[in-house]
Amino acid sequence: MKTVFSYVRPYKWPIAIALFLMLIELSVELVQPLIIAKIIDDGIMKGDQSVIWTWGGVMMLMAFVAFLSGATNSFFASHASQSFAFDVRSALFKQVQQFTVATFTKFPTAGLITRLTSDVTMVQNVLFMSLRIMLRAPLLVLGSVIMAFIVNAYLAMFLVIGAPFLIIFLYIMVKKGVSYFALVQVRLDRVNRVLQENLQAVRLVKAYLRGTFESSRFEKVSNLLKMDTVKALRIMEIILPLLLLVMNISLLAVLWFGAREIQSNNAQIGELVAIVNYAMRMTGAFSMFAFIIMAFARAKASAERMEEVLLVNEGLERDDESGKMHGIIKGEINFKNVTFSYPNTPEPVLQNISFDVKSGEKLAIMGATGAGKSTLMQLIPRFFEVTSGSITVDGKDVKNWPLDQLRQAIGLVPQQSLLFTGSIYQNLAWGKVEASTDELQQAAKQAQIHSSVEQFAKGYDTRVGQKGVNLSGGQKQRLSIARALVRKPEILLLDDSTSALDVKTEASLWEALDKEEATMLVVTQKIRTAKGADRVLLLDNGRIAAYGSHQELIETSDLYRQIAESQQEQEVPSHAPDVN
Ligand SMILES: Nc1ncnc2c1ncn2[C@@H]1O[C@H](COP(=O)(O)OP(=O)(O)OP(=O)(O)O)[C@@H](O)[C@H]1O
Repeated sequence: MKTVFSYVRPYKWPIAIALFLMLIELSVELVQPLIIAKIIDDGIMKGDQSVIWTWGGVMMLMAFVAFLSGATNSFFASHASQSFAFDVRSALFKQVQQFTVATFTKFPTAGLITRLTSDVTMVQNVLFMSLRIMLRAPLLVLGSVIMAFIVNAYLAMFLVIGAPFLIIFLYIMVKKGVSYFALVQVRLDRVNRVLQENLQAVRLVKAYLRGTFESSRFEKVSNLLKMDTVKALRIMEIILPLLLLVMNISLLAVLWFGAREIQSNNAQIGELVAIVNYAMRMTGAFSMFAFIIMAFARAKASAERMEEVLLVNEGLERDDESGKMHGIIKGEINFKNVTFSYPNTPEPVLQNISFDVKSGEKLAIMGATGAGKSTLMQLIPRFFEVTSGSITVDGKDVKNWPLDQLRQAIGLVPQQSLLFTGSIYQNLAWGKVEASTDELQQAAKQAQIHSSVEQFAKGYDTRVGQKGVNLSGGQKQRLSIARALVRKPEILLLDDSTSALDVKTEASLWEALDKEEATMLVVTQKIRTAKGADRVLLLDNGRIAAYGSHQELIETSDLYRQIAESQQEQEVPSHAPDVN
């Protein structure tokens, strides 16, 4: 909680002003019964009109001051709470940006979204309400007791007789409330996750006619959220009437003993009215307690969830050399006895992998699905650290290159083409913000997408929908390649990025890419692509099955030869009509 509350500190002055104004409002509220008592005892009972007019005027004036204080308090309270929420949300976002890829597996996406939205809003609301009304309720109870003792100590005693019960009830409410509401937020995470998965796979859901199944899946998690929220609220619903019961018994005692005191001339009617007034205000404040405690319990649970993210320390990308440059990266890559296991998975996915790729060379990586090809690629930009062995770029361990410089030198085209909402221009410039129009178009030409883009009505200004929904698979792949090429990377990592291209386009693409000076690592299933590489690395179940030029592997590797032969049979005869 300390970390989250440190974000409140910059707003200590607006908070102090808001609290001060709230105290003015509270003082007015506490003094009012005293004035009413005075009007009754010295004005009405004695028939003195001037007392009624004078103190009535004072009451009006005080009400006006309370109104002004309340309005100004709202201004400062919303400034402080909104600014706090903005700061903490930004801090959470920055922290998440620094997560290693491995840390993301510990914090599922839907959970992170809830933490950055619903959880932050929850704490923000409680901060606002605390400055507006929440702190007023306990202070009103305390102030009423003190004022009641000033008016008539004997009668006031009956107001505090139930205090031990009240404290016990409140304690139970807080304790149970926090744990129940923590569970409610977890349920909300689940609802978000199911919703997110469903929306992302909307076409699949329709194609597989899984709408009913998905609806029932959503209903199930939504129902769990409902049941746990009801459970959390129930504790409040039981305790609130108990609180009010204790207060009403106290009130009855005050009326009973008050009447006797008036009869025996030990108290005046105005005093009794004042104490009853304080008792009523206390009851009102207590009835707000359920709501306040519920909100606090919820905010505490939310603050703890935000704190979990803010306190991640081990799972952050560490780069002591951040912002520095260590010479120029030429792009020579060397794997030496690299073994790698994913976090939480003991079995290694890659074992004893060694190979060299000289600067400007092209290495084709082949192997069955799940052989570890994508994993191998991801180790170069350090999405994960090797378990043992080493990876060097230009002879220097990747761990020793400044992370920014290393990644700046890499153009990564992942297996799944991910595009962002925005124009085609914006998507290409994502690879290099300062790229000129010429550079962007040059990259698009190399990636064989320029002419397709030109055919769109709005050309490069065509808007790409979320994740590129309005583009074909092949268009997305080529745009992803262009985005990487814009960077003019020294190392180009292509993870099966041409699978959706037709033979002719793919051939033109490779022809254009071969003119690039970049070192290329190309995951491919196609012998045709491997043939054009300087060397081929054939993976089998995380181990190297064969390594050498295409010709060498044809001669030495049975597995490679089998793949080549199987693909030869499927090759399109050269006289076949051009499908394009
Ligand atoms: N984040 C992860 N956590 C744990 N295991 C993983 C993770 N990602 C992949 N794996 C496992 O690592 C192995 C290699 O996966 P990888 O994606 O590298 O294979 P691949 O050769 O690229 O396969 P494909 O050709 O199907 O893309 C698989 O057995 C996979 O289940």
